[in-house]
Amino acid sequence: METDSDSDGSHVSSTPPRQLNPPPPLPPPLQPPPPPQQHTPAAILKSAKLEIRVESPSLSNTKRRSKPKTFEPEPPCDTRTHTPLPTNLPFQIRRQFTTSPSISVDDSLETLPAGFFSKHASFSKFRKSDLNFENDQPVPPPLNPETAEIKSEALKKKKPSNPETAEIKSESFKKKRLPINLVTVDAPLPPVIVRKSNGEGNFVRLNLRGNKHKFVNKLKNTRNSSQSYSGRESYRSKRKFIRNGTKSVSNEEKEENDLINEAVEESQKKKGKIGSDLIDEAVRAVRNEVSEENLVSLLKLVHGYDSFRDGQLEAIKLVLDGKSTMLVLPTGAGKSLCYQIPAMVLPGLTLVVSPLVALMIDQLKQLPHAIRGGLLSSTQSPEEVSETLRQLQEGIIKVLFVSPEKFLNPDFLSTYSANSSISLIVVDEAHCISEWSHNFRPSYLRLRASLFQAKLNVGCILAMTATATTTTLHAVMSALEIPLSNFIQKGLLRDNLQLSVSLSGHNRMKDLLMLIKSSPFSEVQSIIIYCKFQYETDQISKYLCDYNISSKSYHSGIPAKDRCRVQELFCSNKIRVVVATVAFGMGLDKSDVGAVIHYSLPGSLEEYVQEIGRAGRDGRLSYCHLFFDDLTYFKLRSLMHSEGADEYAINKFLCQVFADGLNSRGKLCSLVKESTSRKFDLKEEVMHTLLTRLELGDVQYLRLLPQLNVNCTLNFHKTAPTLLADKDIVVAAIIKKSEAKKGQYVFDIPTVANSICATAVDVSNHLQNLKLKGEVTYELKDPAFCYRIVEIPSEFCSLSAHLTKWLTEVESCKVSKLDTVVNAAVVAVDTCDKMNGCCGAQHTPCLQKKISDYFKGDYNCHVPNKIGLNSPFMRADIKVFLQSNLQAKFTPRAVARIMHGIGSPAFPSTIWSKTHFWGRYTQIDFQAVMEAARAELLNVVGKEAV
Ligand SMILES: Nc1ncnc2c1ncn2[C@@H]1O[C@H](COP(=O)(O)OP(=O)(O)OP(=O)(O)O)[C@@H](O)[C@H]1O
Repeated sequence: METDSDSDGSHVSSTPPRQLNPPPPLPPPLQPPPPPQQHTPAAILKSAKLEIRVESPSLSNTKRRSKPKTFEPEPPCDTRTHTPLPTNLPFQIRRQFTTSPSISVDDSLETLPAGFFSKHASFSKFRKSDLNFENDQPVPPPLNPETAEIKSEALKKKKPSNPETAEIKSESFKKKRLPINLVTVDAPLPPVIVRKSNGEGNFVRLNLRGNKHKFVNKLKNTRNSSQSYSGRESYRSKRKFIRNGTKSVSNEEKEENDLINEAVEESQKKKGKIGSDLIDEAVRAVRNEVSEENLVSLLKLVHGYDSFRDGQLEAIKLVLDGKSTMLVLPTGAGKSLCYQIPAMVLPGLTLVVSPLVALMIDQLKQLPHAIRGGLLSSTQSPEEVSETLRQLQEGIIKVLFVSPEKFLNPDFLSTYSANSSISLIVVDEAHCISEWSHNFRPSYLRLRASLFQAKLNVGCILAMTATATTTTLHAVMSALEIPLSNFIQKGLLRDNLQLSVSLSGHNRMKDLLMLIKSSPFSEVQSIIIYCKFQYETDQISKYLCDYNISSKSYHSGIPAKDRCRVQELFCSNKIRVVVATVAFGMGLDKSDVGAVIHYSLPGSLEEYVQEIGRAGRDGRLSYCHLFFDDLTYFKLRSLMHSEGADEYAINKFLCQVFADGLNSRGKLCSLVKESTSRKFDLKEEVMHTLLTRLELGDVQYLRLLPQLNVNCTLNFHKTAPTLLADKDIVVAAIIKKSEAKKGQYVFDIPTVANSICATAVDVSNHLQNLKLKGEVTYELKDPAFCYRIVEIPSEFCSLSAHLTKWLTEVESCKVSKLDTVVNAAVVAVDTCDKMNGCCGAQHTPCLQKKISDYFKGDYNCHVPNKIGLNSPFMRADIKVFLQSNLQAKFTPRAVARIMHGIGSPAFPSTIWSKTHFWGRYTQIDFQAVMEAARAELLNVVGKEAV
C-alpha cells in the first residue's frame, strides 16, 4: 500500500538522489515522446545530476578552538464540471501524433544541463584577500588518488580516534560550556487571528505505510540521473508493488526498521538505571507545585543539568499549566527538554509529531533514562506495531514519536481516542505547517487544534521551531490556536558563531580547499560542508580525501545504514568532514562541530540559520562560511519555479478530480499519480498540495483517504470464481467490474468498493484474507491519491483562479527567500563599510543584522539582483525552438522551464535536456521567459491557423 511519508529528509532536498549506476535501457514509452530537434550537434548537452542545501557567528567571550591534533495569455478556463476541455488551445502547437505522447515522468529538480557550470561560468571576481584568513597556506598538488587513498587510510589508522578520548574531550567541553547568548528578534508580533477551522472530518486516512517520500526520493534518483524509464520500473517493482497481496519490503525499509528497533531497544534498556524512587519523588513534587525549585531538582536528576536555559522554564511551566505554547529557540538551544520534562509530569502520553524518521530515531535515542519512548513507523512489521500499541495501552511508553501522516490516519486516531489518554501533543519543526515557511509539507497542513480537540480530546499543544518568520509564526499559531500570550522566542543565532562570506571564483572546489587549509578552519576538528546537489557531495568529499582531509559524503541517495555509519564516524571524530545535502544535520547532536561551510547557497535565510546552528553547540567559538556565486544562484532560482502551475492546468486537474459531476458526491475516487502528473504536467507533490487544499480550504470539497495501489490483477486458485462469488459479495463485485485478461481478472479497487459501498481499504483487506486462505493471488499497481467527494464546486473557473493565485504566491515567496540570501551576501561582500566589527570576509555583525531584520519582516532587498528581464536573442531562440518541435504541445510555462533547464512530468529532463536551448536562459527572470514564450506561441498558433 502506497502511503505518504515517514521519510528521510529528502523532502527538504530540492534535488533527487543521484543514481550512481547506469539504468537499464529505456523501454518504449506508452506513446512516443516528441524528440527535441538538435540544431547544433555540438550543442547537445548532457544532463548533470544535482541535489540541494545550508548556515553563521560573533566572537565575544567565546573560546577559540584549538587546532586538531591529527587531521590536517492563459487559455480560458472551464466553468463547469463537465465542460469539455478545449482542443484547440491557444499556446499549444498541435501534435503530429493522433494520440497524446506519454512522456516519462521526470521532476528533474536536480538535473542541471550538461556543461551547465562551465558553460555559464561568469565569475572571476573571487578575491583571495576577501577571505583574509591567517596562515593562508599554498594548496599542495593533489596526490595521486591511489596514494592518497592509501595515505588517508593510514592517516585514519593513526588518528586519535579513541572514542574514550573523544568522549572525555566533549565532557570537558560540557563542563566549560559558556552561556549561550542569543541574538534576539524582539519585534512584537501582531495579534494572532485564531481562525476556527472546519476541522471536523478533515483528517485523512493516509499513509498506512507512510513511505511516500522515500519513494519519491528514490524515484527522483532514477529520474534525475537522466536515466531510463526502466530504471524506475525496476525500482518500482522492488518497492511500490504489492506482489500477490504481500507487502514487499525493500532493503532500505529493512535497514530503516533495524535502526528504529535499535533505537527502541536502546531506549528501553536505559530505563530504571537511575534511582527511580528519587525521580518519582521529584515528579510528585512538581505535580504538587510547579515551582522553579522543583523543576530544577527534576532536571538535575533526569538530565544532570544544574539550570534551565533561556526559555525552557517558561515553556515548561506554560505546558504544565495546560496552555498551548509556541516555542522558538535557536537550534541546539534545548527545545526537546521542553517536552521531555512535561512528559514525565503529565499523567498521559506525550505525542511528538515529527517530519522525518531519522529525526525521530535521534530524538528517541536522546530521551533521558527515565523516559520510555516509542516510535510508530510505516516500515515496522505488524508485530512490532502491536507491541508498541500494547506498551502504549499499558502506559509504559510516555513519549511516542509519529509522522504527521501516521498521526492523521483514522485507524491511529480511533485507537487513541478509544484507548489512551494523551496529555500533550508536540508539533516539532512546526514551521512545516505554513506554506510561507522554507519547508512546507502538505501533511502538516492537517495539524489543527480543532482536530486534536475533536478526535483526541487534547487541548494542549507545544509547537516548536528554530526558524520561522513572523508570517510563518502567524500561520502556525493560527492553525494550532495558540494565543500570542503563550509565544516564547529567545533568539535566532547563538553569538558563538562567526559568520563569513565570499564570492567564489571559477574554481569553487579550490576555494573551498583553501578555506579549509587556512586558519581558523584549519584548526577545526569537525566540519560540515553543505551542498545543494548530491553529486557535489560525492565529488567534494573525494576531492578533499585526495588532499588528505578525511571526509565522507552524506545524502538521501545513500542507503540508510551507510548514512548512519557516516554519522557515527563523524560523531566519534574518525572523519573530519561530512559533505552533505540538507539530509544531514536534523537531529544531529554533536556538540563540537567547529565549522559549517556552505559550498552552495542556501535556499532561504531560515535554511541558513538552521544549518549553521549545527556548529558550536558546545558554546565555543565556531566558524560558518558561505560561498556564493551567480551561476548557482541562477540555477537555484530556476529550480524555485519547478512547482508552479498554470491556471489552465489546474482547471483541467479540477475537471478530473470532479470528473463524475453531481453523481460523484460521496463517491470514492482515485487519481493514479504518475499518469495524472504527466497528463497535467503537475508534480505529484503539487497535486497532493492541491488536493489537501481542496480538503482543508474554506469549503471542504473532498476528504482525502489513504493512498493506495488501485489497479489489481487477480487469479483464482481454489474455488471457481462464480462459486466463490455466490458466497462472497466482494468477489461477486470483482467479477462484475473486472475485465478478463488471459484468465486473470483486472479491476480498479475504488470501482469495486463503490459498487458495494465499501472503502478501498476494506476491499484490500478482504483480498488479503482471501489470499491467506489460498483462494487468490493478486498484484496491485499504480499508486493513487484516493478521496471521497464532499461538495462539487459550483464552477471551476474561480476555484482554479484562486488555487493558481495561491500557488503563484508560494512560488514567489520561495524566489524572494533565495533573493534575500543572495542580497544579504552581496551586501556584506560589496557594500559593508566594515565599521561595526566586520573584517575581511568575516561579516558577523552585518549578517546577524540582516538575519534578524528578515525574521522580523523588516528586510529590504536594496541591492538589485543580477536576474535580467530580457535578452536580445531570447525571442528568436524560442521561436526556433518551437519551430523545431512542432509536434509537441507546449504551454508558456513548459517552454520557460526548458529554457531554464527544469524538467517537469510532461517534459522530463531525460528527453528535453538534449535540446541545446535547455537551461540557456537561467539568468533571465522566469516570468519574462514565460511572457516571451507566450508571445511566440501565439505567433506560431496564429500562423498555423492561417
Ligand atoms: N538546560 C540545559 N543545560 C545544559 N544542556 C542542555 C540544557 N537543555 C538542553 N541541553 C542540551 O543541549 C543539546 C541540544 O538540545 P536539543 O537537541 O533539545 O536542541 P534543539 O533545540 O532541539 O536543537 P535542534 O533544533 O537542532 O533540534 C542537548 O545535548 C541537550 O541535552
